Amino acid sequence: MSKVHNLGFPRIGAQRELKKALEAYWRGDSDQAALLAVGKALREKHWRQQAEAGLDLISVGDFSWYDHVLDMSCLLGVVPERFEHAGGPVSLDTYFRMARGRAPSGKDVAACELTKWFDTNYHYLVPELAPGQQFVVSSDALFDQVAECTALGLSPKPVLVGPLSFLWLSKLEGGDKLTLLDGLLSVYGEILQRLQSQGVEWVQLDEPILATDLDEAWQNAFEYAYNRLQTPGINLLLATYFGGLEGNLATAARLPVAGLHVDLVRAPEQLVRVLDQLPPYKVLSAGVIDGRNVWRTDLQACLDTLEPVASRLGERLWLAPSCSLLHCPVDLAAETGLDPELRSWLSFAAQKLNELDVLRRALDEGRASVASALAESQAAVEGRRHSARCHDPSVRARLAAVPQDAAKRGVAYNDRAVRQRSSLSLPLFPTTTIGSFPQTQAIRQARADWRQQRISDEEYQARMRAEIEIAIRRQEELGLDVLVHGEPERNDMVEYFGELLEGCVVTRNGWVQSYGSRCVKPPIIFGDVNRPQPMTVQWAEYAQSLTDKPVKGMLTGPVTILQWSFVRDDQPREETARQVALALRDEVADLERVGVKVIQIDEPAFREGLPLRESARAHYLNWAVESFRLAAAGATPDAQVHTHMCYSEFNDIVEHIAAMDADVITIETARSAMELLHAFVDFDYPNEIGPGIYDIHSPRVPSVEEMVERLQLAAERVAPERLWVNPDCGLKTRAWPEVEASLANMVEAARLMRERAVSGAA
Ligand SMILES: Nc1nc2c(c(=O)[nH]1)N[C@@H](CNc1ccc(C(=O)N[C@@H](CCC(=O)N[C@@H](CCC(=O)N[C@@H](CCC(=O)O)C(=O)O)C(=O)O)C(=O)O)cc1)CN2
Ligand code: MET
Ligand SMILES: [Zn+2]
Repeated sequence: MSKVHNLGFPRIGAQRELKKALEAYWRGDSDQAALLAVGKALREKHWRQQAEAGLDLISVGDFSWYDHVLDMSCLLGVVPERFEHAGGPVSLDTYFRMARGRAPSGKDVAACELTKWFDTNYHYLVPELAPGQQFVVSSDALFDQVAECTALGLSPKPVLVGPLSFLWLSKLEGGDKLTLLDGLLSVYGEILQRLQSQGVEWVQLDEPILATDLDEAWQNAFEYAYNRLQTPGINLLLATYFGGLEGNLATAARLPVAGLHVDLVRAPEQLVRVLDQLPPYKVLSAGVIDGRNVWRTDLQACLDTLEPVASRLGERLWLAPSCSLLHCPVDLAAETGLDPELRSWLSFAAQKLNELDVLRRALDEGRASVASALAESQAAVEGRRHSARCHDPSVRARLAAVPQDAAKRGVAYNDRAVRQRSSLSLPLFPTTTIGSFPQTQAIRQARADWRQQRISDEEYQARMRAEIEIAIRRQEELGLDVLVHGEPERNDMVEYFGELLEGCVVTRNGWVQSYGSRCVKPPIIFGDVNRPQPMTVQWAEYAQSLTDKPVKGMLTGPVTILQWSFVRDDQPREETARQVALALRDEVADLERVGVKVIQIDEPAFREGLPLRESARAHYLNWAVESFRLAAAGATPDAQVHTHMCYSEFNDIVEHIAAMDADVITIETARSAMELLHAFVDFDYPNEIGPGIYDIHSPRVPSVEEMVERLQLAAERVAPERLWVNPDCGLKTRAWPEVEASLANMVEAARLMRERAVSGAA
């Protein structure tokens, strides 16, 4: 009897119950009691659902009000001073102020920094450590939830971010984070003891950094830490995921823990070496069900791998998904609108638990005991492999025939810049925005009504056009130089394209948490990608018809579409990226044809796609740059191509960003006080650049003075002729009053800069 378990379950709820409850609480439309009740009900529902699916151990601690790393910070007492936490348990509103800068009670304050969780579209709040940081248990949430789970008659397995990954993900101004390890371990020790006294037997410590390149100091720290963490009565399960252990394998294998979880989806080849090095007392948790994708598992192939392992390890073999199911939609049962064939190929979080159960039964009782489930899995896998809908010979033929120079603009940047400057007649320090304007309730309602067929196509079109006209008029009044149509027609910058491209399908309810209460519905790219008709042209053309100012066409780039979708696993990702790129290339050509002279191709997920391992990076960067260029390079020299990136550390990839050869890049910089710009300056970034000077993640209206100050800083480092003035990112999550006030200040800041430039020259 091997055990099955789960590394974590989606917390948002099948109907996004948590999102709705959180937003109602933040708005002041409900109280804490109501919010707490929703959380409790969701936890119970998810625990029972997992127990019913046959899981032996139930993860506790995977639920979170906002983010599980923030939960860890509160558990460990890592609350920066500005939140004025007086000691004792961190209150819910302090927690929300750390997350969002604002809560129903307590004063507004700058939120903690939000950043990408490894190579996912999930964002965590960066723990802020102070020099000499003290750690002290400051939350009862985990212990309360363990008690809650036990009271239901279930066996809780608490899940925590491990001490080394916690430290690694934190930031500490000046100083070596590892010097804080001792203090941190004392508190982890206390937590483990408390859990032990609650009757807990297994605790999962997540150490995803073991799937990255670690230097000797960090490897040694693992040895030291896990020796210190030994707690009588507690079995530690060390969980690694998002990749193979590679150079960290020896370290991980010999740590004094009772079990090791490895990702056999991302790194199946590591199994042999892991088995070789696993000490005879240790449990191996085999992560065989893909926690990062939605395809139904090839259970027979899985069993081919697992059967020999099971006969070798017996009860020491456990089965699990590769990583937490946080990154998967909750339940396929809700997808009643999907084509049945396609649907048979898929498996969401709830279905993945069933797959685990089938595998366990096959191992325990033989394949014959689950013959029909195995046959179904086989049929789905075979069906997808051979389905005509996944293979479009014309797409393949076109890609094969793409000429060598298709990914290169005909004219070099310096010459393009001269031509564009004259054809667009832009001032010094041109102002623009990143694309989206507020997605108001009216816009969302119109879209919901249209989907439910409560309003006609014509009515929906008319309403979106009205929104575009409002956006254009407001931008003209504000005096912006390059306008946007505002993206009212887009539910999301990726899902929108997923709906229009062939080879992709979107779900009705396949929500995945991106950060806090914000969710996305990643499209599913199942086959060869093709653009049956223009996707954005009518909106851009309409917007341009309303004004003499240039309107910037708005596309999402190939890397971002790939990164924020569930991607077919039967061909290399880069091949799919190239197909998407060709579809976008046609869109660029069509936009130019209707008179759009500025085209932005967003690549906010360019950095996110960078492999966790150094050894895989060059290959990725090569095809990622190439596919962007394939999308963009069909533009004539007079057309100005922009790109936009946000939420990223650019330092290590500026050279490759430059190789994308966009005429203009706009980047997020406001939250990090223009730090990011340094990467571009140090590298001597050759083309135009718009460092975001207005932090769109906060409702605060930035003053003219602070924006001038930021521009001044930028102008000292980048030639003024190459500088643009813009916010950090799109404005879809903001409200119009603050947007208008902020943009008015931004335009005024640009005007002052021009004035200074003129008087400076005189
Ligand atoms: N895919 C993606 N990833 C990204 C980003 C992004 O923009 N897209 N930005 C960065 C930050 N991440 C973000 C992720 C989501 C949202 C976001 O605003 N999401 C919206 C959902 C957007 C959406 O799909 N909206 C749909 C459906 C909206 C909806 O909930 N409709 C109601 C009905 C209408 C209503 O009453 O509002 C319903 O279905 O119940 C639409 O507009 O059509 C949300 O969670 O609230 C923002 C940033 C990084 N990753
Ligand atoms: C996450 S990047 C967003 C870019 C998009 N054009 C917008 O303005 O919303
Ligand atoms: Zn952005």
